[in-house]
Amino acid sequence: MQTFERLMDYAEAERLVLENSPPLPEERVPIPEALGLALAGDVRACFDSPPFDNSAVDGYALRSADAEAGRVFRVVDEAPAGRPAARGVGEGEAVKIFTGGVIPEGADAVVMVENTSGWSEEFELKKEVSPGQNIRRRGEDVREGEVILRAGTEIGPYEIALAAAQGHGSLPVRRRPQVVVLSTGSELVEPGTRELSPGEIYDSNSYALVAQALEAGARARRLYAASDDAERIRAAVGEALEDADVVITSGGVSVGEKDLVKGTMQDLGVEQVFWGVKFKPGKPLFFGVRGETLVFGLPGNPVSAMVCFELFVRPAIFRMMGRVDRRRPRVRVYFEEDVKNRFGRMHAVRVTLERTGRGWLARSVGAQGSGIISSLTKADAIALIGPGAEVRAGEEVEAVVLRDPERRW
Ligand SMILES: Nc1nc2c(c(=O)[nH]1)N[C@H]1C(S)=C(S)[C@@H](COP(=O)(O)OP(=O)(O)OC[C@H]3O[C@@H](n4cnc5c(N)ncnc54)[C@H](O)[C@@H]3O)O[C@H]1N2
Ligand code: MOO
Repeated sequence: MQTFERLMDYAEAERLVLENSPPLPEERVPIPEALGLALAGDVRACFDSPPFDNSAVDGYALRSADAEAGRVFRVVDEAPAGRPAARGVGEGEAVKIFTGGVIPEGADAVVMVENTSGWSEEFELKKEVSPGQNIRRRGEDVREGEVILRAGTEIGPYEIALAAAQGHGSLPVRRRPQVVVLSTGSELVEPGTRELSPGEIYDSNSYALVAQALEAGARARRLYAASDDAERIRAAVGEALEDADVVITSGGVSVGEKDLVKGTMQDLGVEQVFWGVKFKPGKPLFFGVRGETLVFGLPGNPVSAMVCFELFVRPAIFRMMGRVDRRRPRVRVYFEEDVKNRFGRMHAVRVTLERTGRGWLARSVGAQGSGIISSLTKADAIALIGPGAEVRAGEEVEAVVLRDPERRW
């Protein structure tokens, strides 16, 4: 009988996963496709932005020195956005200008049209104007040569805007890892296909894991559910290994007679990095590598599979994508009462979070069993309670935030 030789500490297991997850090769993609990817290199500004002094309002560009209230100005030209005026302004002169228009030679301020007698060939100033008023300066956003986006940053809409403003049509990124998910278990039935017979359950893990991988930014596909049969599992894992950067299996990784996954992986040349972690839920977690491919054998219990994804697989995906942030956001949380972890393993407790005067208050969502899928639909976060720890009421522990705690329905 196979059994765990040694359970690995949670932190060591996480470190080993990260160590074995090298960033994927660099490539350039058109900016719209860069959304959600991480920058593979720093991006510098090629020029000052904005590239020229321009007007922040619709009105008249003029010399502030002339601009006492009541004075009448003569309009000598106009400067809509995209078409600079052909001439500058002298004393008592103005150029009609629109938002984004180039500030003409000689002008050092813009008066909003509302502060004049209106649009015409001559206008009276209603309010005095100070130097620099309503002018957006060249380079006030970014300066030529400055690093505007750092390698490893996740590219979102704002990063795309800054890159586009600098004329970049494409960006250097690391590609999304291809994840292949496979569940094992003779009891599994595909949801939506038929009613359950006695002893059967629907396969939820492979769907959950594909969704988690997609949410983490990977490309992901579900293979199928393989029954607990050595040949079937070998064929399925073999197929998964063909084109994946990350293979994820669920089930069959503990110490039962039908737990065939670990042996099969080893037969297929997957080198074990660890098997067994001091972590609950997820003690039998298997992690191995074959060449460049990472292989995670997640436990079959649905909560164990999903929580292990959050804490071990997601960091690997982020690292392969070259992201600087390797994890979900973490916050310090406290409980209202003493919490004792009776287990010799780090306990990942599903909690709701509430913001109070003293920080984030965590409350258990209720039953914490490894099969209680609804514990995750109710949870805002996963609080991490160390092996054997006795956490006093009010004492803080770390929690992994799963969703905005202030969303409520
Ligand atoms: N003697 C021992 N038994 C167990 C140990 C142990 O140390 N000694 N560890 C327990 C722990 S902890 C876990 S976690 C589970 C993990 O076992 P497996 O990875 O081998 O998972 P299975 O036995 O195949 O399945 C467990 C459970 O999950 C259900 N399941 C499986 N696949 C799916 C799926 N795709 N969708 C939904 N549900 C699934 C399955 O029906 C079982 O109920 O082992 C403990 N046992
Ligand atoms: O660790 Mo198992 O994952 O308790 O359920």
